[in-house]
Amino acid sequence: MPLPYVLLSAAVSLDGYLDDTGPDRLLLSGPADFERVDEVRASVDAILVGAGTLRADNPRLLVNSPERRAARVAAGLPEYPLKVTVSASGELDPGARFWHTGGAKAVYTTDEGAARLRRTGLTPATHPAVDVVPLGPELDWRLLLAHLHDVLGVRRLMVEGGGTIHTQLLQRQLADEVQLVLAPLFVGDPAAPRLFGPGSYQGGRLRLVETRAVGDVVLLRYEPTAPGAGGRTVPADRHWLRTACELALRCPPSATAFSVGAVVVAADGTELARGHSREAGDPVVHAEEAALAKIDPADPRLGGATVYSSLEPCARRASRPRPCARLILDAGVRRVVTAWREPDTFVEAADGAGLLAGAGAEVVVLPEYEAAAREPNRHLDPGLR
Ligand SMILES: NC(=O)C1=CN([C@@H]2O[C@H](COP(=O)(O)OP(=O)(O)OC[C@H]3O[C@@H](n4cnc5c(N)ncnc54)[C@H](OP(=O)(O)O)[C@@H]3O)[C@@H](O)[C@H]2O)C=CC1
Ligand SMILES: Nc1c(N[C@@H]2O[C@H](COP(=O)(O)O)[C@@H](O)[C@H]2O)[nH]c(=O)[nH]c1=O
Repeated sequence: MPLPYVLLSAAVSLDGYLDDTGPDRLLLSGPADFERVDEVRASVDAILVGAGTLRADNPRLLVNSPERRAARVAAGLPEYPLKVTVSASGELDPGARFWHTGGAKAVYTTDEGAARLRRTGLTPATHPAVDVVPLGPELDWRLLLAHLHDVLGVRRLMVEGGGTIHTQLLQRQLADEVQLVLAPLFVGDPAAPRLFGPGSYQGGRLRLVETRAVGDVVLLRYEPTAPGAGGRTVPADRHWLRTACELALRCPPSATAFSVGAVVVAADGTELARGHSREAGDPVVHAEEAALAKIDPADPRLGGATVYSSLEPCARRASRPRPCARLILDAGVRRVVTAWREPDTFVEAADGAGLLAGAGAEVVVLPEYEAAAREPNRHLDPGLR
């Protein structure tokens, strides 16, 4: 199920608050950062905020720069990104600025919420640019994101809070990226809203992808790292599979073997090892084999780990007694994500995925990375070109 790229954006005080408890919105960003936010808004297909933020801030959520809006139009995009809000209750003011500025809007709600919105005067006649989308008795984030992607054509989504929404998207592993701005001021009021609430997050550390001073604030960009579970894929799975495909480019070329990259990642997002074909002067070593050899077989994290391999792990091989699918199973790993099913180039009908699945492991194939996995192997077989 393809989902939009989800970018969470927020500014917090040095003591970790999103706002104070006063009636007006607390400006944590400075002028330069609001400019940056405007630039990010101009780069996305849709901007989403929760109903709490609509009620507290009465935001417009526009692209403010006329030049950026003109560039969008010149690129064939709507002048303004779609504005999206989420409300279970449907308790939204039909007079709010959100509805009456910018371009198209959508509100995701429950059946009850949709009925309430109609009762309170938010109807197609009064709000023609607003798409009210009821998602049943309660709201499911995956369904909401799939609807945004498939029906409303959203490929890049900026989420501008508040804390309840950010917390849910991060805890459900639906965020591709967190853009966090740290502002040099204090709120000091425990009744003020915080960015991330209690609950279950990924166990390990997120990946820092950028830090940037923007006036007197600092922008921190992080990506989640923890793999999905079973057949459910998350943004971190795509990152790790991309990494495996990049590792494949490092393989010494061979006319008689594939170039493959592999990474082993624990459930909390910690990288346990990586490897590539023929690494360290071993002319026959496979990527998964090289990576697994670097991990203590007694490492308790192996049972919950995922192996990412640019090519499906091998099922049969002449150069070693155990094929990689067997090595993976023997290591206790029960989840494999791969980009490319093995073609018949060297082994007829090799079915490493079948071997793994037959032994109870989950095998996920992400064909959107197949071209990257094939790239270092183009010389091998006319069928691969
Ligand atoms: N500093 C910053 O960068 C930002 C600060 N803020 C601040 O954050 C505060 C608002 O945050 P918060 O109160 O957490 O509100 P949110 O904006 O996160 O909205 C929460 C509301 O969204 C709806 N909602 C959330 N999850 C679901 C779900 N799973 N199903 C259905 N509806 C859902 C509910 O609406 P309903 O109650 O209608 O059912 C809920 O009350 C404000 O003070 C604002 O100023 C906000 C954005 C950015
Ligand atoms: N206070 C705050 C943010 N708040 C976000 O900006 C929204 C209002 O945008 P607008 O309609 O353009 O005025 C508001 O509802 C909330 O989502 N964002 C930031 O980057 N930094 C900040 O300090």
